[in-house]
Order: sequence, then structure tokens, then C-alpha cells
Amino acid sequence: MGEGTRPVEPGVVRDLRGELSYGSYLHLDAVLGAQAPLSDPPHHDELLFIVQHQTSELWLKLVLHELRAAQDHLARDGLRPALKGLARVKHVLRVLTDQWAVLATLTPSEYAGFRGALGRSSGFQSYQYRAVEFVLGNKDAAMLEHFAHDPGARDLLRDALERPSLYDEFLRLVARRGLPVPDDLLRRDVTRAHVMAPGLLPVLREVYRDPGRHWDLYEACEELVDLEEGFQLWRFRHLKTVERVIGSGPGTGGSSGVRFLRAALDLTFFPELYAVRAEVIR
Ligand code: HEM
Ligand SMILES: N[C@@H](CC(=O)c1ccccc1NC=O)C(=O)O
Repeated sequence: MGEGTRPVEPGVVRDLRGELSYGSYLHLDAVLGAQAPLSDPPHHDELLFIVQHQTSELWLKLVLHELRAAQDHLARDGLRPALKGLARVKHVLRVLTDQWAVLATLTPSEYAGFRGALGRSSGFQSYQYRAVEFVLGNKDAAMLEHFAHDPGARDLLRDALERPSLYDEFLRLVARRGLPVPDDLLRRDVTRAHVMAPGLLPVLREVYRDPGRHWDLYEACEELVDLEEGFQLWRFRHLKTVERVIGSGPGTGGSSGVRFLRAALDLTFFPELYAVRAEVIR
């Protein structure tokens, strides 16, 4: 067993004056200078709250980046690279979900010490989260109203609203492969939320009946189910964390709080992918 310090390596670079360094490449001045607790006097636990949100937003940035790339790949029949990107998104969603354990250490007593400083700000105003919902197909034009204070965010969301969702792109690809995806689904108004389309079930039944014949589509369907499940688990842990921190009271954003968040657990992005399972098992 070694002990003490590691031996000095003469080649290790120590003087980076005038050169790119770790901190300058990562803009750590900006990143680590961006935590500004508002409680006065500063409450010890507000930093946890800020770091948890900022790290979530950074991961959401990557999720959006990867989902957009996957949409573009699908539009160009690049199913393989799209699946590669979605696999990465799944891991990020797991990190985001596991991260709730850190914030769950925030007790109601601690949160009460700085919640007042948050005013009417809330997760409703997370435009990246909303954009991810839109890309996954849960479109809702009314959500743009939350961004009157931030035209940049509103424009980004309008773009996500008007673009075909990931699922739209997938179904278009499936149709180009020659499977009979209903025409009205291919020409649907993509600014609206996708609603269950029973006409898609025969197509999915065919894929699940003979996976060997449609292997990459079959894999893609399962990848989408993974994605949906990962997203739902994030929503569930948000709900459980909110439940233990603020209980049944209203949210700072004006909603009923836990009751409102619970309703989101019934939303599904890819209803046909769940519906087809009962038919395959039958
Ligand atoms: C103690 C911590 C938290 C509490 C008590 C809390 C509470 C709430 C509540 C009550 C809502 C409903 C809107 C409202 O009326 O305010 C909400 C929405 C939301 N929160 Fe949180 N939240 C917490 C942490 C987080 C974190 C860490 C994130 C990560 C980004 C987050 C993201 C969101 C999002 C995206 C929504 C909108 C959900 C939707 O529209 O379905 N929240 N939160
Ligand atoms: N809606 C939360 C406040 C909240 O969580 C929040 C406030 C400001 C920035 C982000 C937040 N997180 C998610 O909703 C509450 O009702 O306590």
C-alpha cells in the first residue's frame, strides 16, 4: 500500500499564464459566480436550492441539444444516430432523477427560511423544461404566456411548438419505410399535443409481432418507451420532493401545488406504444 503524496511528475504543466486553462475554457468565473442567494441575511440552505436548479438546467440544455439532433437525424432517415443520441438522453434523465435525493434533504423548516425571497418565480418559468415537453410532444401554446417577461425564451418555445415533435419525425420515418401510418397523423397540426391515434396500432402491432423484420424500428419504439419512463420518473420524484418539502399547499407559481403536479403523471407522450403492449401480450 502506498502512502503520503504522489511522486512529482516533472512534465506536469503548472504555469498557464497567457494560455487556455481549465477555468478559462469552462468559463468558471461566470458559472461559479452565478449563485446569488436572495435571502437576507443569507440562509445557509439557499445555495443547495440554487445549485440543484442550475445543474438541472445545464442537464436540460444537453437534453434539448441531443433531442434536437435526434429529430434532425430522424428527418433524414438516420435512425441509428438518432438512437445513439436518445441513449445519452436516457442517462441524463436518470442523473436528473437521482439528483432529487440531494434536494430531498431540504426540510420544510429550512425551506421556510428563504422561500419568501422567491416571490412568484417557479418552475413554470423553466423554458428549457417546457421545450423538452414540447419536443416530446406535449405541446401547449398557452404555456407561451408564462414568458411575456422573456422574449428570447418565448421565441425558443414557439420554435419548439411549431416544429414536428420527436414522435412526429419518427412516425414520418416509419411511413417512409412503407408501413401504413395513417395519413391524418402524418399531416396533423404539429402545434397541438399528440392524441391517441388508434389507426397507428396495426403498424405497431406489426413491428412487435415480428421484431426480427423491423429490428431498428422495434428498438426505436423501446427507446421511446424508455425515454417516456425516464421523464415520468423525474416528474414523480419532483412530486414526492415537493410533497415532503411544502406538503399540500399552493405553489409560488399560483398552482394548487402537489395536486397540480400529480395530474401530470397521467400524461403520456407515446400512448400507442403503451396501448400496443396489451395486444401483443394477449
Ligand atoms: C423544494 C423544491 C421545489 C419545490 C417546493 C417545487 C415546487 C413546485 C410547484 C408547487 C410547482 C407547481 C407550480 C407552482 O405553482 O409553483 C412546480 C413546478 C415545476 N417545478 Fe418545481 N419545485 C421544487 C424544485 C424544482 C426543481 C429542482 C426543478 C428543476 C428544474 C423544478 C422544476 C419545476 C418545473 C419544470 C415545474 C413545472 C411543471 C409542470 O408544468 O408540469 N422544481 N414546482
Ligand atoms: N414553486 C416552488 C418554488 C420553486 O420551487 C422555485 C422557485 C424559483 C425557482 C425555481 C423553483 N423551482 C421549481 O418550481 C414553491 O412553491 O415553493
